Parts: sequence; structure tokens; C-alpha cells
Amino acid sequence: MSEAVTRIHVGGTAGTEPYEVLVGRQLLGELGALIGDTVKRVAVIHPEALAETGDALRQDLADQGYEAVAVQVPNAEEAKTAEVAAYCWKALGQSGFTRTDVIVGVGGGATTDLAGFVAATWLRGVRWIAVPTTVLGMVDAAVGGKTGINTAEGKNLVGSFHPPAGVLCDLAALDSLPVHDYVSGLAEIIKAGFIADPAILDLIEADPEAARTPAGPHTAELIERSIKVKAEVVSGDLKESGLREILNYGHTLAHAIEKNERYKWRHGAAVAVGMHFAAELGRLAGRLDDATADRHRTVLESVGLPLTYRYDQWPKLLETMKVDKKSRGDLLRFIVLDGLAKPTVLEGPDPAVLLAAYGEVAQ
Ligand SMILES: NC(=O)c1ccc[n+]([C@@H]2O[C@H](COP(=O)([O-])OP(=O)(O)OC[C@H]3O[C@@H](n4cnc5c(N)ncnc54)[C@H](O)[C@@H]3O)[C@@H](O)[C@H]2O)c1
Ligand SMILES: O=C(O)C(=O)C[C@@H](O)[C@H](O)[C@H](O)COP(=O)(O)O
Ligand SMILES: [Zn+2]
Repeated sequence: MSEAVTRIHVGGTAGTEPYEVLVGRQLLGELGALIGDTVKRVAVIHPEALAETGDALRQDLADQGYEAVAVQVPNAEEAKTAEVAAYCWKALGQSGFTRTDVIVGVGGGATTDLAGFVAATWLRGVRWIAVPTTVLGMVDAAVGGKTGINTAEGKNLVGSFHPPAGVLCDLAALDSLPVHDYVSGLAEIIKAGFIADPAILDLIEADPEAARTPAGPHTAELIERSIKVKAEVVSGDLKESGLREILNYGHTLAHAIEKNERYKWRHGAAVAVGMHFAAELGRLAGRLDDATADRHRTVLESVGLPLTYRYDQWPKLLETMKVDKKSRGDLLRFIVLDGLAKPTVLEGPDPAVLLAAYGEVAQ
């Protein structure tokens, strides 16, 4: 008997097509139907760590009659560069990839961000399908159509809104994920809890140790709840003209830390520190109650996510935050909470308050 598959609808806005996020096991059988039978070529973009998966997928698609190529890219953030994107464009050009062909991005958020970006830019846009293989990819990166790469000046500074034609979250993929990467993905799940669905926080707090593994009793529920939060937000505001900014909770500082660490920190770890900072900022700005601010520390710490960063780095972090995508001219903007599940924008906070909030998270 096949296991249940959950289907989460993502609405099409800004002239884009709606699509579904499937969560379950053994989902790769769905790939052919998503690709469609009028397609001739498929490029499977995968990281080094998933070389076997990428090749198995390529073979499977070839057996189904597609001209399939596997394009291997570096692991993690090393894939999110202009050079790697150019390498992928070359592979597409050499295999005669046309506007009716399809890209499949298989891997973590870094791989799907790159694959989506390559799809957005090749011939000014071809269809793509995301097969996220990390928690973070499933609950966040693969859903919503933000695609992109990093530059020397900052995180995700080049990119495009280009939603996938479908997302397949095969929970079995999580069994091979190192615990460090599994836990990193919990940061975006906890983010979804604080900005929109506190039941997520209750589930994690009930047994934080169980939340750290794919074998935990609530794995599917945590993933599905987080995807639903993301799906609802991006269905209403694909291009981040307002509501979507709440998904950036904790990210203003997080992206500055990632750049400062030359992208060696996992995104989720940086988001954990960034949310701790945003909670303290909300508290010091008089928006957030003490209990909810403190809850950030306890829940993030309970699953083993970091809370602190180096005090002496503040001037550099502040400089980087100025080019955050939420900034408007010289105005820094942060997502903070007015209370649990009440995200809002804090514009141009007093520099002294910013520094005081950083003092709470700094070592
Ligand atoms: N587009 C968006 O909306 C969005 C949202 C959140 C995060 N992101 C981006 O996602 C990226 C982080 O994604 P991530 O946390 O998935 O990290 P990642 O993609 O860097 O993957 C982490 C590591 O795990 C490996 N890996 C992937 N799947 C595996 C598996 N099943 N088994 C073993 N190893 C596996 C990868 O090759 C990599 O080395 C960041 O670049 C972040 O900016 C994008
Ligand atoms: O989907 C969104 O919107 C988000 O902000 C989700 C974030 O978790 C994600 O890290 C995203 O890539 C950040 O986008 P950016 O526009 O700040 O680069
Ligand atoms: Zn993120």
C-alpha cells in the first residue's frame, strides 16, 4: 500500500501558474507527469553530495524516453555563484536545450536556488521542477519562486522570481542528511512558528530531541505546517511587494553573518542568530513582550541552534545590512514581532537600539 501524499496548493499570482507541493515518500514516480510528455530534454542539476541520486534520476528519465543530462554542481553555497550558473548555461547550450525543455533541481536550498535561477535566465525562462532533499529546501527554499545566486557584496543579490512547475518533497531523502544540516532546517520551521503558526513551536517544545531527527513523530507535520505558511504568503504576494517580507524574519542580520563568514555558515544557523537579534530588537523597540522574546532563546537553543555572534563584527554587519533587499535608500528595515504570530516592519530604528539589541546576542 502506498503511503499518503499531502498536496499543498500554491496560487499563481503576477501572471504565473499555480502549482502543488507534494510531501510524502517514493514521490519520484510523479516526476514524469509533472515534466509532461511533450518535453524532449531534461537537465537534472544536482550537488556533488547527491551524485548517485542525480545519475539515477537521469537514467530513470532516459528510460522514460527523455534526452536527460545530469549537471553536477558544487555542494552548498559554492554552487550559488555566477561561475557555476555560467557552467550550467554551457551545459544547456551544449545539449540544445530549448524553451519547451525542463530543468529539475535536486538538492538542498543552495542547489534549488541555483537551478531555479538557471531556469529563470536560460532563454529568458524555461520550466523547472524542484526536488528538495533537505528540511530547509522542503519547507522554504524550493517553494515560492525566489531564485538566485550570491555576489562578493552579499547574499542572493542577483536573482529572479521564477516559480517552479511543481515541488516534490520525498521525506526519505532526509535520512541521509547530516544532523547539522537537519537542525539548520529547523530554523526556518521555527521562523514559520513565530511569524504565523505557533503550533509548530508547541510541537518542537514538547520534545526538542525528537525534532532533531527525521525519525521524530512530528517530522511530516512540522514540514507540512511550515510549507503551508510559506504557500499562503507567496500565493498572495509572489514579488514581495508587502506581505512576503514577513518570511524574511531574522534574515537581515543572518545574511550579513553569512557574508561575513564567506558563506561557510549554514543559512539556518545564521537565521537562528538573526531571529534572536530580531526578537531583542522587537523587545527593545517596545513591540514584543518579554515572554515571547525569551521563547526565541529557549526554543532555538533546545534544538541546538546557535544564538550568538562576535561583538566586534558589528560595524561590518551593519554595513552589509544596508544593502539588504528590504532597505529603501538609506532606510534600514527589519521584520519584528508585535506579539506571537504578529509580524510587522520596523523602519529606521534608532542606531543605539540596534546596537543594544546586538549587545544581547553578541559574545
Ligand atoms: N529561495 C528561497 O526562498 C530560500 C529560502 C530559504 C533558504 N534559501 C537558500 O537555501 C540555501 C540553504 O539550503 P540548505 O540548508 O538546504 O543547504 P544546502 O543546499 O547548502 O545543503 C546543505 C548540504 O547538504 C547536502 N545535501 C543536500 N541534500 C542532502 C541529502 N539528502 N543527504 C546528504 N546531503 C545532502 C548539500 O549538497 C550540501 O552540502 C541558502 O543558500 C539559502 O539562501 C532560499
Ligand atoms: O521566501 C522568502 O521571501 C524569504 O524571505 C524566505 C527566506 O527564508 C529565504 O532565505 C530567502 O532566500 C531570502 O530572500 P532574500 O530576498 O532576503 O534574499
Ligand atoms: Zn531563509
